[in-house]
Amino acid sequence: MSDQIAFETTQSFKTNYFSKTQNREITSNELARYIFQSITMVDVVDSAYPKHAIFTEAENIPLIDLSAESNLLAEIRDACKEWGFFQVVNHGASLELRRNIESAAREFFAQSKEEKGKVKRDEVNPLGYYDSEHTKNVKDWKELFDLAVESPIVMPVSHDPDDKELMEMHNRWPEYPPNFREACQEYALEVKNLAFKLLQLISLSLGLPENHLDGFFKDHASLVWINHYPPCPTPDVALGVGPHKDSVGLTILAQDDVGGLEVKRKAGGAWIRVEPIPDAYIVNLGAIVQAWTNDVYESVEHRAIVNSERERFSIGFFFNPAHYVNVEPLKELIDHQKNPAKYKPFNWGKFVATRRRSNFKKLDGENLQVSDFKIAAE
Ligand SMILES: O=C(O)CCC(=O)C(=O)O
Ligand SMILES: [Fe+2]
Repeated sequence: MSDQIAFETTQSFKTNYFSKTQNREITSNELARYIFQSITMVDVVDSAYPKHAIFTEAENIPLIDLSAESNLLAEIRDACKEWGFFQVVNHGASLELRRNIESAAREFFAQSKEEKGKVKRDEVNPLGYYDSEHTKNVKDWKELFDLAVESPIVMPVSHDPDDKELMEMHNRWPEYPPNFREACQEYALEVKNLAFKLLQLISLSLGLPENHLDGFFKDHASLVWINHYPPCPTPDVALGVGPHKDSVGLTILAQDDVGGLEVKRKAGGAWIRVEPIPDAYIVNLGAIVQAWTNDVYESVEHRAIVNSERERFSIGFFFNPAHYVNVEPLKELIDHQKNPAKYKPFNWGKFVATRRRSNFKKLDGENLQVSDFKIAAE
């Protein structure tokens, strides 16, 4: 089979596979068949994709049916332990609101740079349109628009621990398309509910009470990032987003059918492509969960590749606590004798303020990581 035919076959397989389920929930049987067929799929190599793209995997990140009643917590625990990443279906979040933000995003990004530049972020106004994001000092092949789920959010002005000054971050809205603001706000609130549901499942999966972690998110500083990756003429030498770990509690990502997200396999370190599954969400654990669980659940490195043919969109919901939250291993999960804390407490607001500096300045070294708070092993 030629590469192109293989590629098209894969695409039409996925489209056909889920087209009949559009107005109802996917059954467990359909899911099982999908997983089976997607892991046995033929090799697909398409020249529009860079050489570092990974198309065929014997493994995929786990796919979890949130409506399943049996075994759900065990599935979540295994996925968090082994991958730090999973996809969820039958998640209960409105598909209509997802369509609304997806189409508003397409209309927004289709405008001229000049138009989009009217809501450009800068150091004083760190929310809005941005087209020169850096991951670890390397420019990403993408443009984005971000917004606070509950605007304004409060963050430290500087990374300096002695500087107590705070700032408010306010959303800014483009004039076009006219429904952009409403589409973004409604979507953000919908995914916030899913974020709390996932947080509670994660809490239960750790043997903690359902609401144990909710309090950290009382004045949550969550953000929605709408990412647009234009086709890239040189996909071999560019990345949409370079390898990184998210500094959040949880990330809940909607990717379109183009695909490009890759996850670093915990066992072995290979880059694994995350298959686009219509209307699923990709969930990954951030630095905070890693520190809370004392490394039982780790935050995993991931990146987004680009291709020369098709633009790609993704929408990330970053579930963040309030700036004042101090993160440290949860006392219920450590034991001073047998399993002592591996992390010193750190303030989340200062942690992200330090990381944010690299958006505006080229830093000399690596960005701050949660591992910088590790207590040296004796
Ligand atoms: O677009 C993607 O698939 C990933 C984006 C991402 O990792 C991020 O924005 O943190
Ligand atoms: Fe990320």
